Amino acid sequence: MKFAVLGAGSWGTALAMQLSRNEPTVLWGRNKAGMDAMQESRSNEQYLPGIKFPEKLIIEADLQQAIEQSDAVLVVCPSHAFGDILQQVKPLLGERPLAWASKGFEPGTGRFLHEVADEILGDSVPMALVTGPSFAKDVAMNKPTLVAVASVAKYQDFAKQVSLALRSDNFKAYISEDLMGAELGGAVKNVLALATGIADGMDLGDNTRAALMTRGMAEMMRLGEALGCKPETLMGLSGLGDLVLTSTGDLSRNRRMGLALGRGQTIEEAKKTIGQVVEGIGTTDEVMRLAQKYHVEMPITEHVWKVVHDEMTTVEALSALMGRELKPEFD
Ligand SMILES: NC(=O)C1=CN([C@@H]2O[C@H](COP(=O)(O)OP(=O)(O)OC[C@H]3O[C@@H](n4cnc5c(N)ncnc54)[C@H](OP(=O)(O)O)[C@@H]3O)[C@@H](O)[C@H]2O)C=CC1
Ligand SMILES: O=C(CO)COP(=O)(O)O
Repeated sequence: MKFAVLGAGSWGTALAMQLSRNEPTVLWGRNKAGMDAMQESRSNEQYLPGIKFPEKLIIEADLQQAIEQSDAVLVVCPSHAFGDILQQVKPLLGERPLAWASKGFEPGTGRFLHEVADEILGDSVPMALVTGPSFAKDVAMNKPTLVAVASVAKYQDFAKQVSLALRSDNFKAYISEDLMGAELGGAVKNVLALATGIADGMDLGDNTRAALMTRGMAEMMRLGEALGCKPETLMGLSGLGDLVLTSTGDLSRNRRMGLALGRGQTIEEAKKTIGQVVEGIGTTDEVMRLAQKYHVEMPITEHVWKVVHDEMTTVEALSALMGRELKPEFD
């Protein structure tokens, strides 16, 4: 199956490189000059400097051409651009199935990206999500990586095709039928990576990081239960796996944003330094929206929200979390 990967940032480029280790793969990005530069250097110097493309990677700056050359589409844009991109893709898609690898919700509504896709494309288009612990740089450098490919039950055949297309000696994608659970894990972990980053930026130590990851995981599980997600999905690659990666790995943009906030920088200052999408900032609003709608207690998320919205300093947030009423660990 030949894919058109839409989105030539770090993750779109890395996934297109991975697919093109097997079959010819088309990579489309919105910036024509940037695509020309990639074709010239056979690398993405802006997002993955110094890492050469496989021979079978085809660079294409025209969206229609990119899709027409392909059997399936993989969208890898920031979550805030997902709906826009799908609107552009819709008239060009034909019978092709569509996967995505973005992590987050529709801004302003808290809708899952599969809900956005269902509304725009209709549920007769086979769809799947690629998610899990996977830094773009490591995949681009062909380091061993495990992810999950999730779809609803009726589109498991497409999930298997996506998994096979990605498969190589150093890359394996497990199949899952819990699309919502996989989406939830990949989004909530970004908020928790902010929390652990903040703590590390404040130099609070290893105990604090372990506490935030564990109690953060409990928040993810409570929200997942309220939404009807499978607990094992959240304990798997797309939840716990990605939480561990982004709460401890300094390649994580969300963790780096947290580190900057913990050291007293502003969001705008940190965004400039990071220079890439930091999904957790917007996702914090949407996770809070879901927590309120489903009456789920998520104190770590709530305090990240307060820090992000300047309602509390990091020191006040820490003190408020530590001062919470004592209660059983599991209730
Ligand atoms: N990087 C990683 O390791 C991983 C990322 N992800 C997820 O993948 C998604 C994409 O992130 P990533 O590639 O890392 O982000 P980057 O910041 O590396 O790149 C973002 C890309 O999206 C493009 N873009 C930004 N806004 C729009 C828009 N409105 N319409 C169309 N394209 C747009 C940018 O184009 P331009 O350069 O022209 O601004 C750029 O090509 C996110 O949801 C992220 O959470 C998931 C797993 C791993
Ligand atoms: O989702 C990711 C790895 O699985 C990337 O995390 P960041 O967006 O925090 O860099």
